Amino acid sequence: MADLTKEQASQELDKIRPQLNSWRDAYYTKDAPVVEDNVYDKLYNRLLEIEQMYPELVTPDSPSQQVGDVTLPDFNKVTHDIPMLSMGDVFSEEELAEFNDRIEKNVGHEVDYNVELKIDGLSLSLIYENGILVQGSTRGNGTIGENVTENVKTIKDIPQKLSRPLSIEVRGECFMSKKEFLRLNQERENEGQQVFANPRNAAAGSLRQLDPKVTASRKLDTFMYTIVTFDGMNVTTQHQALETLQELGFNVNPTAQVTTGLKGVQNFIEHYGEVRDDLDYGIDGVVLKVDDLALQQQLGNTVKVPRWEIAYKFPPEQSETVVRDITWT
Ligand SMILES: NC(=O)c1c(N)nc(OC2CCCC2)nc1O[C@@H]1CCC[C@@H]1O
Repeated sequence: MADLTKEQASQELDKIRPQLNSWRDAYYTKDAPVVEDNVYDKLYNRLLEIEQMYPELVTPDSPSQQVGDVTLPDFNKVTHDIPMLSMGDVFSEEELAEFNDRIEKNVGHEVDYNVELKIDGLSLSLIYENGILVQGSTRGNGTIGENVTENVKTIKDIPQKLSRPLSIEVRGECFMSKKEFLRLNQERENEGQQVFANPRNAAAGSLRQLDPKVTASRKLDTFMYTIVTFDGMNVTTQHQALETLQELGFNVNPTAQVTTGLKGVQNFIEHYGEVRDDLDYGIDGVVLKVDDLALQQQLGNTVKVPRWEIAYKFPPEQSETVVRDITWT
């Protein structure tokens, strides 16, 4: 990055911060984005870059100091004992290679990755006690989320009772299929209501409903991808975790693959980049996770994201309702 004086950096941050915060509020609080994710991501990465150069310029209201969506005042709040982290984004093969190099340097050898589609929905935590669903919640800011238990009970692919009396927490993505999105928007248009900008906002607006009957009237789906607490289960890799989630009755995306190092990752990215529009659910990238769970623990997390996984982001799908690109002067 061209060397920026502290004064120039401060001036640029004074412009970027409010812009990102207003975009974020529109995205999280009103479930109505005004810019494409990649526009937000690009500016957010610029902010991180400058804050890395001048840490003394980081302010409490900087978007880098908040994680995830704002919790609406009228939901009961829940605390995530284990924070629901976000993940770092990369946008090129080179950056993927840099991520892989960092991992290999850290552990001293090549690692297996579990490669998953990055579902474009909203994160969901489910807690079961003795096999019974007792709590569903959104990610919120990563530590405090919204209690959406009654709404979650209306989602058909979420088991209310597990096949075994386990006390576990699992996490995944709640999404709305493109088919349901079109049906719902047609219904809303017929009723003269505002339509949703995209399936992710429709899912968020449907899950974060105060009236469970409204949620029940929308067809929401899930793909679960993390077992947070194992209750004695002998699972040692992310891939096994997905298989276990499936055995327990959860809906799991069937495309995940284990690769050795980056071999095969590019093919996976290219393939799903090509078939993306034909999928009935939105994806905005591919997630690489170190497959070995012990290695994940060894690598640990930064304040906001795990060191053991990365999201490779696709360019946005065509959509006419939001700003596609902005040249930041
Ligand atoms: N959207 C996804 O499909 C997805 C995924 N397949 N796997 C993960 O792994 C978690 C584990 C620890 C931190 C991220 N996260 C995902 O989505 C994240 C959750 C929060 C922000 C992203 O949407």
